[in-house]
Amino acid sequence: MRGSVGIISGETGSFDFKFLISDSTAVHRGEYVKAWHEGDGWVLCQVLSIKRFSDKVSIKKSFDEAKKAFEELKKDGKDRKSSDRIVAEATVIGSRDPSGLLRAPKTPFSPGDDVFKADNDLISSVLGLSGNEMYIGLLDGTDIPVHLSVNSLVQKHCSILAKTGSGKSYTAAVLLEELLDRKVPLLILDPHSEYASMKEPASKSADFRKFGVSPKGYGSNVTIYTPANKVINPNADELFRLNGNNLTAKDLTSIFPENFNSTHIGILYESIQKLRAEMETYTLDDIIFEVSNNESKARWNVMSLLEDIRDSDLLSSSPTSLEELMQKGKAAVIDFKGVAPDLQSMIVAQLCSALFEARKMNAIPPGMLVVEEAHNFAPERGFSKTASSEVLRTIASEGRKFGLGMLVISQRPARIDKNVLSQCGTQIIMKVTNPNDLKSISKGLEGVNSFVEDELMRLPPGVAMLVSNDIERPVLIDVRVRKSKHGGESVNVLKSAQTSSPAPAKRAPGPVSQPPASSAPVQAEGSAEAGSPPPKRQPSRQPDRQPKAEGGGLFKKIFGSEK
Ligand SMILES: Nc1ncnc2c1ncn2[C@@H]1O[C@H](COP(=O)(O)OP(=O)(O)OP(=O)(O)O)[C@@H](O)[C@H]1O
Repeated sequence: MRGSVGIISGETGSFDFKFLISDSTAVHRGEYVKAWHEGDGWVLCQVLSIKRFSDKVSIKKSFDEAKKAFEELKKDGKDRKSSDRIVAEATVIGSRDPSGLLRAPKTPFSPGDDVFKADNDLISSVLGLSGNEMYIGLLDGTDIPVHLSVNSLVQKHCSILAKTGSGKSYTAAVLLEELLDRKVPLLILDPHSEYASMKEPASKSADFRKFGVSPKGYGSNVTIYTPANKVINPNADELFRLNGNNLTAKDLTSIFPENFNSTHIGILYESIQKLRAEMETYTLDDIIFEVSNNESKARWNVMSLLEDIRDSDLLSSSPTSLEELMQKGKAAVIDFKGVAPDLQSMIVAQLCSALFEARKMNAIPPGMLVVEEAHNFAPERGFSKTASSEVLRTIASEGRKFGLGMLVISQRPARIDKNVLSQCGTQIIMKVTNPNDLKSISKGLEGVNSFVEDELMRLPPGVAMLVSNDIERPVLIDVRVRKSKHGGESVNVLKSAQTSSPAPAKRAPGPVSQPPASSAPVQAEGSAEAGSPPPKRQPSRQPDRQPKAEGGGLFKKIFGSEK
């Protein structure tokens, strides 16, 4: 029949069948085809594998026999290949019934019936690729656009998993552009300074025509915050600061738990109790003063630790507010450049706890938290322990009730907390080759078989497997080109080695700006409730400045260099 690519052959079922094809280029692995079913009409199917057999040049023959058979075919002027059998294996996806539900046939397909290439409308409607808002790319090998739903992506979380250099942050930025275009507030935890480039439009390329998008910069929508300072991170727009007022002993010791022993905690506790009895609002300087009055010799160590925390400038009486960070149509990027891993984790713990609490109280709008390098912030038990694990687990399991979504990005799926990963309703998986990572991905995905694992090992950059509640089956997508500039380019080592070194950058004097004070500061855990900040005031007492036990050690630990 015209347009037929093959004939259903041999034993058939209602879930799969094989079909013979005459031309090996007629269909390819992964392609969508359709077959007529007497009960269900046109049914969408997908080619799982294609195999080619030759009875004349068979592996059951010896090398000499096979060679002879081949030579004879050539002598007779016959094309050796014309006698080959090419057999494709198809899996049945189904068809939409009049009420829009996906149905799978209940009786086998008929041997001898033709198989055709599936048309775009059938593929799109059966798989459920259209009808949603977020345009993320084209179904691989076709020009069919793939859309995801904002609600389902944000409420039910999303993960992007792939080995390094496979396009995770590129794909994440595509999702973030779509969310920003729809005014969803974004809070991005960015350990490698990859998202600042979203401010600028991408340079024009042929891909823009292919995907039907145009370059766009998000300059006025993206703000870069640094927990360090503007000398360490000159690209930052604002300083990120945690609330330093009315801190409890628990708040302070949670910053670096391993540095405070029980004697230190006792001194802190006693000093803070005294302050609370006397003052409505106290600062870190007040605590240091009170500790200096303690009679224990251990006070010098406690003071030194507290002075290091104070000197890091991370705690402030004018903290960064959550309302400032979570605004409709805006992305706040916490750029961790120059911040040591321990401190990153502590900041994520404090910030995300405050974020979750504020969202529960409806003090900020619903939005998305983006966690890059998630294996470092929410590691699987047994790999490592971090301050941020618990709150990220809580957001993963309870965030959807409060409209706080998580986009989890990692190159080591096997090392992320399974409680976090298993909550992601949308999974975007790019090339993965590590056997442990492959195993952990396929364990967490429904309906994923060894075919999918093989596929994941061979994906080219920019192609992703998408598993989503919105889409009936895992599909391969060609992720659309970014509208904004990509910031995760690899360093060209050879080029860099062969060009002359730039002059060292001049040091800027101190922090350049202070973040504005506002009504919902990011509170250190356990301190006053988010949404009602303590009034700002100058420290009432100045502690005696004693020589530090190890001058500036913690500051170096935090930021890796002097201010
Ligand atoms: N959809 C795409 N279209 C075009 N190019 C892409 C696409 N995805 C990725 N790339 C290219 O692949 C390169 C690597 O992508 P990306 O930086 O996102 O990888 P990554 O997985 O985040 O890497 P890392 O783990 O090192 O951060 C990019 O420089 C980009 O040019």
